[in-house]
Amino acid sequence: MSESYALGVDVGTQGLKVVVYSISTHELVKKAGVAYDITKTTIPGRAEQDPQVWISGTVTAIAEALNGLDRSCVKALAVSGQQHGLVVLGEGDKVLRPAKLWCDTESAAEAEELSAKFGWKLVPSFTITKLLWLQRHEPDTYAAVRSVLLPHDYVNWWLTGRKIMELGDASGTGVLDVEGRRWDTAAMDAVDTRLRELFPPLVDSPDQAIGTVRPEVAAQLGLPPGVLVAPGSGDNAMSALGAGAATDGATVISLGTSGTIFAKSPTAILDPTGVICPFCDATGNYLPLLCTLNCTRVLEEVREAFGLDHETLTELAEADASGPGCGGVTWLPYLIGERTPCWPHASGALLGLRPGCLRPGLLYRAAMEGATLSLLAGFRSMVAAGLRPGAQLRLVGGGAKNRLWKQIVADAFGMEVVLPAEPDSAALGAALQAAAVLEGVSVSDYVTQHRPPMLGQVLKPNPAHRSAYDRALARFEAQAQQLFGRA
Ligand SMILES: Nc1ncnc2c1ncn2[C@@H]1O[C@H](COP(=O)(O)OP(=O)(O)O)[C@@H](O)[C@H]1O
Ligand SMILES: O=P(O)(O)OC[C@H](O)CO
Repeated sequence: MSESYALGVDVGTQGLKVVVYSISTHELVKKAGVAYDITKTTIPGRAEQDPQVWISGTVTAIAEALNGLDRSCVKALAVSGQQHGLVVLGEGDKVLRPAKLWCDTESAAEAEELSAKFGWKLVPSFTITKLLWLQRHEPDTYAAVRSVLLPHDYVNWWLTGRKIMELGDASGTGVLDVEGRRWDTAAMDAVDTRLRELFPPLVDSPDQAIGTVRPEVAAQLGLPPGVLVAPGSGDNAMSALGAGAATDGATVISLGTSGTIFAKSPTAILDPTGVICPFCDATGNYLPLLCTLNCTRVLEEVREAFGLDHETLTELAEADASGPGCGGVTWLPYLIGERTPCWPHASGALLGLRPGCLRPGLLYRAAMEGATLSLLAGFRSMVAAGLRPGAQLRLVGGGAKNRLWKQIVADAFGMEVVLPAEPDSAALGAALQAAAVLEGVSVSDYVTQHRPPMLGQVLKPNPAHRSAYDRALARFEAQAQQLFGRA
């Protein structure tokens, strides 16, 4: 049988990954990635990226991933992307300004205003709050907008020439009727009736190609003619595919730039408090999801402050005398504000410091514990709102590569942790979607038939650490409330 490849491209916040998946052997053949970051700025709350970074990242990472492989075997690709980001195009499809990202909190006031109008709590991550911010703060740019896209839609448009959105990622705009699976034009009109023309149409099916790679882009990428482009989705929906959770309903935690927890649901969960985002998935089901703004970047602060790599810091943290609960040190991780809870103006805080405790190992552990406890507090709210997780968690994302962090998650959550063989599950999910579309099989059936493999090892929670993490969570929640939980 001749070889065929499907490419999965994941446009993350701190980098872009590409995986090459063999449709004949159902194995991952090769991976590549490029790192980039949020544009440096001193404006509080601002987090932006030039969309061109995603295009050049795609070109570089695809070239590296296909190096040494037969490029003529590439038959399909799909793009996964960081959710919510606002990309605005003007006349001639010119990018009008840098994209405002999911973790940009400048639209906090607009989010509050729209929450009152819509009757459910929108956090500033939602795209519609960013559009209202643009209307208020940059009216000339707003007037020039002709199209609104999300990050993965922008890459899809560059690839195919087609402006279109799919339901998983469109859920993060705040103007999708997730139950009706159509645009909520009343919500759009509440901001500006012009929005009906600015948002692109929605795809008819998650299982059909949106087009093929344009000849000039194929030449740039070194791809053969006619490569199919599947719809792609937001990175969490794609990650559900790549972690095998879109079919078996496992609860997934992703330790990326954002921390997320999600599990497939046959029905939409509409949570007026906004803790659970009512997202669609990429198979025609739903993906109730919790997201924190501060996850791996908290560890990055320690790495940069001490000039040490993750492996060295992990060894220091493992050897540090503090152990679970960090000897009473709490790191409230809200470096860029927070969305869960919705505290856009919160900041990071290190509490419980004693003489001699500013050790890299202790601070690295405190960063991991802070990011984990922030997710755990949210997870408890998800359970209270009706999520029924099984006994196991599936852990993915860049942070899942860290052996100590994996154990901290198992211990703090008091649940077994299982690891998909491929931690970059969003890129793999995109490749699986592309393979399904190429084969003419529904995405749901394809990932059921070709289930992504898990590593054999199951991490069990250590019962000896239970009470230390219970106390750490209670302390974390009380301190966070005291500092930021104003009415
Ligand atoms: N061994 C490790 N320990 C802790 N964090 C890690 C490790 N390896 C990678 N990371 C973190 O994971 C991040 C990338 O995670 P990823 O899920 O790819 O993020 P994103 O998709 O948001 O760009 C890196 O920026 C780094 O902070
Ligand atoms: O860069 P990531 O992978 O943390 O993606 C951001 C998320 O889409 C926010 O929901």
